[in-house]
Amino acid sequence: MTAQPIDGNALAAKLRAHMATEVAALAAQGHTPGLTVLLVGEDPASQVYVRNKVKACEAIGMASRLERHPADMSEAALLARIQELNADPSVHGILVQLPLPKHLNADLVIETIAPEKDVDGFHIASAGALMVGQPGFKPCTPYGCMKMLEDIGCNPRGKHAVVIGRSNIVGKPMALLLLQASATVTICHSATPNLAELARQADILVAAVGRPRFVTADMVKPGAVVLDVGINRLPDGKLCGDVDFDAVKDVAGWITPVPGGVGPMTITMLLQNTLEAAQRRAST
Ligand SMILES: Nc1nc2c(c(=O)[nH]1)N[C@@H](CN(C=O)c1ccc(C(=O)N[C@@H](CCC(=O)O)C(=O)O)cc1)CN2
Ligand SMILES: [Mg+2]
Repeated sequence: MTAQPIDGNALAAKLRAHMATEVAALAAQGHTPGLTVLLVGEDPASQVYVRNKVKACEAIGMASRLERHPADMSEAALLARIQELNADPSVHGILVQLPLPKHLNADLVIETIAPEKDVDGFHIASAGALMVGQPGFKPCTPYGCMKMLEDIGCNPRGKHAVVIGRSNIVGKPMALLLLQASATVTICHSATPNLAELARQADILVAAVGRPRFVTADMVKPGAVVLDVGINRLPDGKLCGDVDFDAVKDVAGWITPVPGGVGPMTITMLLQNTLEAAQRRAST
């Protein structure tokens, strides 16, 4: 079998074109959606990601602002800035790029963002809403994965989904979204003794481990949908995912490449959340 690739760039372009029409409609009513991105420090990858976020906003007509702060910014100053943005009605979404410098408490920083502006979906209120199935912002990467499943016509209902990884921003919310869509969900992690055996049972396999080419062909059920969330930089500078793409593509039914798979969907769902934040405010 040769898997069909799931093209994240193409799906992202389709969704963004649709969002642009909704942004224009809101703007016409005087509610142009606005995102503020806070970057603390000079992490090279983060600089690329925040620039891409701002450009993506502008491309669909949203207002966006990138605030760069020095790596030694105090926690008190960052929290005070977030509180100002919470009170600013022109700002619908606030995003603090991660990772933060070590002296800053990322949990405290995220909890300071007003939940109605938490377009990353990382606030404890957003996590709680997802847990109990109430409306709230979904973390962008798992939300993007769900959109990819929908786009290829894969309904998780009744399927066995295996998520490898248990981070708060990908693994856990991914498992909850799949559960909400009526999949039977298994979460595997570094202490799972029979990880390969469980992975082989997956109709939907999500790799979010942060280890290059961790998922090998023998860990994949023939015909499975394989979503690769990993973004690993190799010593030669090339990017690779958590899945051994060249080998797994001969076993899987569908597979996301890296780059060009889940990554572009992360930023797309950030736009979607920002649009939703503005729509909610416009209707109150
Ligand atoms: N506040 C946040 N911080 C971080 C998040 C996040 O969602 N919110 N996620 C990651 C980084 N990230 C967005 O911030 C991100 C990473 C990668 C991509 C992407 O599109 N990758 C491309 C390849 C890009 C390249 O060539 O380097 C791809 O996969 O095709 C989008 C977003 C951590 N921090
Ligand atoms: Mg820290």
